[in-house]
Amino acid sequence: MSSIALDSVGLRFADGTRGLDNIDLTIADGEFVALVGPSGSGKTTLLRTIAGFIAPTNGGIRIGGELVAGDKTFVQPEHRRLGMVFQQHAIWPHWDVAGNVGYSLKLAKQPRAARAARVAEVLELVGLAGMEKRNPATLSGGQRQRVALARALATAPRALLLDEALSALDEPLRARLRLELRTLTRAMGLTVVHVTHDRDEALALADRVVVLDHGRIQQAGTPEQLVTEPSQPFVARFLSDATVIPGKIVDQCFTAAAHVLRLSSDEIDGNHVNGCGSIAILPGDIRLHPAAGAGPHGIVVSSLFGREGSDVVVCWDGIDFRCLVPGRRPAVGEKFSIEIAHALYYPDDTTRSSERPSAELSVSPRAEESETMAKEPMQKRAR
Ligand SMILES: Nc1ncnc2c1ncn2[C@@H]1O[C@H](COP(=O)(O)OP(=O)(O)OP(=O)(O)O)[C@@H](O)[C@H]1O
Repeated sequence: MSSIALDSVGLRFADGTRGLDNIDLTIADGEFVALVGPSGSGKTTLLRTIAGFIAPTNGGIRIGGELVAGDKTFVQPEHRRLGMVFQQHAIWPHWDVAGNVGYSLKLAKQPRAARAARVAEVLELVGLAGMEKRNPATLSGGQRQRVALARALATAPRALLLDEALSALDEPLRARLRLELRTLTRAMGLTVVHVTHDRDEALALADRVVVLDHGRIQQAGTPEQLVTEPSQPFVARFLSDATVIPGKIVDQCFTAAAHVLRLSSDEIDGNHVNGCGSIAILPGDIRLHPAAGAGPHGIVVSSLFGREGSDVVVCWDGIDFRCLVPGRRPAVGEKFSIEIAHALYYPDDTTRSSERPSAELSVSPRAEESETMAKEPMQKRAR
């Protein structure tokens, strides 16, 4: 087992595309880290760079203290002693399960008896005891993925790299394998880097989640930190479906740009210096109240059932507010006034211009169909 340390790692592809930008990340021995981010954010590139399939153009990578990339050093993937599992069950169909799992042991010239013992041991670990002679074609998707995991574990890797390893599986099998994977890696004290597009999976499994965008780390922290203290609007929106609204602070109050929303300093966290910035409102911090009379209100444009509460989108004055609503599920078309219980404020220096949302970005396609909203300024609640 080993730590993985990336020091100012950068990567530019041959066509000039920047794949990774100044990545500083230390993954502790035995830590389970999930890499998340939008499509094209650099998750797979980062994993493949750690694995050694891609050489960084800047910076250095150490695994267990050993320099594997940088400073004119490059250790080939097969010599990094890492296990990898991909989304596709990369199982050789013409070999039985034992042949698949024991392949790298054979390459390492281990004697037949030692190989058989190790194969039996890892098959037991992944819940496939006694399946050595099975033809992969007769296995279920979940069993094939367990074979891939057993193969990755067979050589006692220093760390396990998972690239969407569970994504091809259907629920509830996926949820079960997710739990088993976590239990197994914890029991083995394995260092794990897990790339996933599934935010909930990342938050549920990882000791630490790293959010990437444009090849850069936007935030790294425990699941709790990322959800309750997102460092920037992008993270709040990406991980927690926060509604992000640009505006400015004047005299401690937030005034939304191109929207009637006003919030007082009691309702916003963050640095309240006068100037431009954005607020991020988490779905659980919005309360819906039945609209009274002709005052400002929004209209429900989507309402999905959820275990923790309904996932409701209310279009108010051209902006879609994503809300978590406990109790009765609101109906599409219902009118509500919106109360913002709490919002996070980010001055523009924490909101890079490329990430700064425009009000237009949040406009619901159905907004034009909804009734014209009254546009009176509000303090806390619009009625
Ligand atoms: N060989 C390559 N040459 C040029 N650009 C590349 C190459 N491989 C990846 N990229 C680009 O690098 C960026 C990061 O890609 P990467 O596959 O790491 O993203 P990702 O976060 O894993 O995305 P997804 O979730 O869609 O798999 C993308 O813009 C991609 O187009």
